[in-house]
Amino acid sequence: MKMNSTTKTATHQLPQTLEPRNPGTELDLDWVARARANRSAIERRAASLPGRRSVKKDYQAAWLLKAISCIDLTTLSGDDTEGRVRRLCAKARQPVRADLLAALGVEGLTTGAVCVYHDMVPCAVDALQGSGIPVAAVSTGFPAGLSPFHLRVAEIEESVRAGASEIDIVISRRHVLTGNWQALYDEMRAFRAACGDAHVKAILATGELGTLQNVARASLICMMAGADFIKTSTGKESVNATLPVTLVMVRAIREFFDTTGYRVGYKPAGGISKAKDALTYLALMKDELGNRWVQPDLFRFGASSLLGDIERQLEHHVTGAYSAAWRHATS
Ligand SMILES: O=C[C@H](O)COP(=O)(O)O
Repeated sequence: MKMNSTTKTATHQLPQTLEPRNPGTELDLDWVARARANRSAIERRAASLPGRRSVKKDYQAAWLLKAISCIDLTTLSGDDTEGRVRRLCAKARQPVRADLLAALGVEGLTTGAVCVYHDMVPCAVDALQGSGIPVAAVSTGFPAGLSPFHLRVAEIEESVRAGASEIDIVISRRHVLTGNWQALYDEMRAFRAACGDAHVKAILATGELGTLQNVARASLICMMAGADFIKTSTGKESVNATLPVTLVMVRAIREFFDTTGYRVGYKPAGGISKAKDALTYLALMKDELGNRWVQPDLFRFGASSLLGDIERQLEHHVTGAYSAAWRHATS
């Protein structure tokens, strides 16, 4: 089945000019104190999202292809090897089987990035050479973020030197839990400075922040301190990306844009493994922030197994049959 030309254009018309980078602002504690989150309203809205929107057929395929272009294809395991990272990078270059892409009339599709631990950065950089796919490194004592501060800063610098162009830092949850906003701002400022030209994603580890109000405040502080992206989770907390947390974070992004004119990106991460969930997140982004925020420079999924399910759904779209999930292993 061929995808019509309108659908193809919608999928691949990415903006040519990237956003000016968020330089951050002074720490504005009055703004932070005003940040609120109405839990019951947010939960009601979040609960209505999965059932509400349902794109079908070619449109669904187009959104699934867009979702692929927004994936930070991730492996973050203690048993990662060069072989696994190289297989992951090959998948990032060719995320969907060539015959399926040909049937869909799509060329040049890649994932948004490959995301690995520092030790695997050189291998990923080498495997992705010439592809234009950035390497993202998790950093600053990921996932807990409790190693000595100077080592966390040095880790960022080393990953940048090794070729990572995106750095996913973890914030100190204790600064949020104790309301030490100045410390959180200073830490994030230092991390941003250590990144240099590499873009920095601030992982809030929302499952450990206690309240949605804390999530709103931590989101604002990280953006004030110059985060390019705010990201929900490491994937290692007991609760990772959720729709209520997403609503709080994207509304903070909207407020920051309305106030400063800078667009900050959003990355839900951890536990997003189904194509249907990816469609729900994309619809939410489009509803809350508009089309500009469903492009890979402003939206990423942090996911290790989502791509396999999306490829499976695309195979069904093209052939009318489902294959076994194991045929779509990511690495
Ligand atoms: O940032 C990415 C996450 O660690 C991936 O989590 P996942 O393995 O649940 O998809």
